[in-house]
Amino acid sequence: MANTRETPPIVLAFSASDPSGGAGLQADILTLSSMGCHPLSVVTAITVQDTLGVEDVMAMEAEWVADQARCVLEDMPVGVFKVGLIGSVENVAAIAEVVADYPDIPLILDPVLASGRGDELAGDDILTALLEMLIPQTTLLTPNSMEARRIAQLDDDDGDAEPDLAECARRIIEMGCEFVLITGTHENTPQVVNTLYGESGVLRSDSWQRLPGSYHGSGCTLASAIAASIAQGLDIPEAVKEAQEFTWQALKAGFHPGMGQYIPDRLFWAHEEKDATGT
Ligand SMILES: Nc1ncnc2c1ncn2[C@@H]1O[C@H](COP(=O)(O)OP(=O)(O)O)[C@@H](O)[C@H]1O
Ligand SMILES: Cc1ncc(COP(=O)(O)O)c(N)n1
Repeated sequence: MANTRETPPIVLAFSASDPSGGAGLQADILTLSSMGCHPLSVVTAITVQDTLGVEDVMAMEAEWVADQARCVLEDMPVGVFKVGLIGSVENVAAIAEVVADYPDIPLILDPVLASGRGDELAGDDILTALLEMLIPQTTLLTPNSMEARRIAQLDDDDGDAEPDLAECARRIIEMGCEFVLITGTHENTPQVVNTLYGESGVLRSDSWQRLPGSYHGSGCTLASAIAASIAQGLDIPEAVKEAQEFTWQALKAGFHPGMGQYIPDRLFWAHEEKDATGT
């Protein structure tokens, strides 16, 4: 008898491999699968990293990035694009050209500029390319507060006052993306406050209990969880809420397999069910 299972929503992730299994394409595959989507993975780069930090990045040739994407796009109906670490200016151009041919597919862009430890993952050349070619095609950008200041070019203000994140969001939206979710993990606040902005200003702001420790791949998990929620039919504010909840639960269930950061457990619900039933 033929298998009649309905095809799950499909998300195409452009991201780089992380051999530690915590971030990048491994985080995307785990998150998207855990949230009921089928992940397509277009490899943009290979990294040498562990839970302590990133040692090296080798970008894939841009033609290979475009070919991987076009091949699967011609075969399967993609619901959402998610972009993480890109690796080179040429790869930004290749991705921008591919997604321009699919203007109806929402694009979630996680601007991976630095690792949790602060290793630079995108230089100013890649940032400029993002601003020119990809941010204008982005539905939702998910910077942390440091990335937001760098993208908005408000990080080197010589005034005393901390640049206002709302002003960063306003500038980023002026650059052409529709929505910005700025995460507040790196702010000196008792709770983590994440704020979603649209053209009209703040659309929602959510506070989360600050968990102890630092988590490898938390940003990748959040962006993929948003992509999955949109692919499942939620609108942007609802998808952002659902994805933050998923990410917080995954972080709370995180484990410490090595010498550095914790790794989120993106299959926390399956492990909870297993614990509850004792199977
Ligand atoms: N220590 C923490 N406690 C609670 N939530 C956290 C913590 N670290 C990260 N998060 C959550 O994980 C998500 C992604 O975090 P973020 O800091 O943006 O990641 P990155 O800096 O890796 O891009 C956000 O929703 C944020 O609220
Ligand atoms: C391949 C790859 N992609 C992304 C990140 C950022 O991870 P985080 O979500 O912790 O900022 C990373 N360290 N490695």
